[in-house]
Amino acid sequence: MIEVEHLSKIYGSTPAITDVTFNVEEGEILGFLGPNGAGKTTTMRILSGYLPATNGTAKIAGFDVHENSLSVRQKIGYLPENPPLYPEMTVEGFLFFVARIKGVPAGDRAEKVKIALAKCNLSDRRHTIIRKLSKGYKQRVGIAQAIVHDPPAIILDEPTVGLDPRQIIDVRNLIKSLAGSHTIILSTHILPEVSMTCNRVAIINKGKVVATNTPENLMSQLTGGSGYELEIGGETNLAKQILQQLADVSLVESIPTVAANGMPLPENRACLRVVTQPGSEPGSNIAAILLQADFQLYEMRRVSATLEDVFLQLTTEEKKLESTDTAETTEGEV
Ligand SMILES: Nc1ncnc2c1ncn2[C@@H]1O[C@H](COP(=O)(O)OP(=O)(O)OP(=O)(O)O)[C@@H](O)[C@H]1O
Repeated sequence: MIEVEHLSKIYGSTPAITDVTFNVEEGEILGFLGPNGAGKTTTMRILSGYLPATNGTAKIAGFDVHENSLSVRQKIGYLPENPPLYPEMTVEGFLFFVARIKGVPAGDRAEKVKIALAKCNLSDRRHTIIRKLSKGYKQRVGIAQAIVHDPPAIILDEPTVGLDPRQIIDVRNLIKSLAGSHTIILSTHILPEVSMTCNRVAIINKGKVVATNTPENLMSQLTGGSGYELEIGGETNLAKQILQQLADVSLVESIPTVAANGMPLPENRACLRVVTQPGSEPGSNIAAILLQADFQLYEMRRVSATLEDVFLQLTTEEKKLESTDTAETTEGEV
C-alpha cells in the first residue's frame, strides 16, 4: 500500500533524510521510530505530498506522491504534528468542511462525518466549538479529520504528544481500532507507543533507516539480548564453565549478587546471566546440567531484550552525542 524507495531530502546543504526505503502492507500499522531530529516529520511530509523529496520515490496505493499529489491527498489522511483545526468551527462543521475539500460527494458527507465522529468518540461533542475542547479532544478531532473521507492510508505524526496518560491510552486504542480497514504509518519518539500499537517498526536515526522488522523479531535478533538469570549455590567459576559448554549458550557472566528481596545474597551464592542464541530455549538443559553437577538452583527466570535495548544498540552513537540534551526526556521516550 505504501512503498518508499531511496528517499532523500536535503535542506540547503543539510541532509535531513538519506536513502530511506521501507514499505507498509495493507491493513498494517508501521511505527516510524526515531529520536528528535531523526527525519520523521520530513518523511511524513513527503509521503503526504506536502514536501518534495530531493531524490527517490514514494507511492501510496500505486500513486506517486509527487507526480500525483492531488490523487494522493485524497487517498490519505494526514495528522501533522500540529493539526490544522479551525478553532471557531464546531467539531461537526469542521468535519463537513474537510469532507468537502477531500472530495466526498455531497450526498455522502453526513454519513461519513457521522462514522468519523463515532470512531473517534466525538458524537457527544459534535456541536462543541473546537476552541473549547481539551487537548485530548482536539487530537481526536485531528484524527477524525484524517479519516473522515475513509482513506485507505493514514499518516500520523507524533499523535500522542502533549496528551495526558488517560488521553494517550484513548488515542492509542483509537489508532489500533483503525488498523485492518486502513494502512497506517505512525511516527513517534516514544518506544511504548510502538510496542503497544504497531505490527512493524522502522527505526530511523540521523536520517537513515537502521532497521525494519516486527518489534518481536528486532528484540530476538538483538545480540546478547535474551537468556536467563540464575541464582545458584556452589563454585561460580565451575558453573560458568559447565554452562558455557551448552550449544545454545553464547555467554555466561556474573551479575550483581542481590536477592529478589533486595538484600545481599548469603555467602557461596551467586547470580549469573546466561545469554542464549536467538530463538533457542535451553532453559531445561541449563537447569538439568547444573543440578547434575550438584549445584543448587535457587532461582531461574527468563529475560528478554526490550525494544529499548534494540533502539539503544542501533542508535548508541547518537545517544552519546545527545547525552547533554536528555534532561527533559521522560520514561519511555528516546
Ligand atoms: N525547513 C528546514 N530547514 C532546514 N533544516 C530542517 C528543516 N526542517 C527540518 N530540518 C532538519 O532536518 C532534520 C530532520 O528534521 P525532522 O523535523 O524531519 O526530524 P524529526 O525526526 O521529525 O524530529 P522531531 O521529533 O524533533 O520533530 C533535523 O536536523 C532538522 O533540523
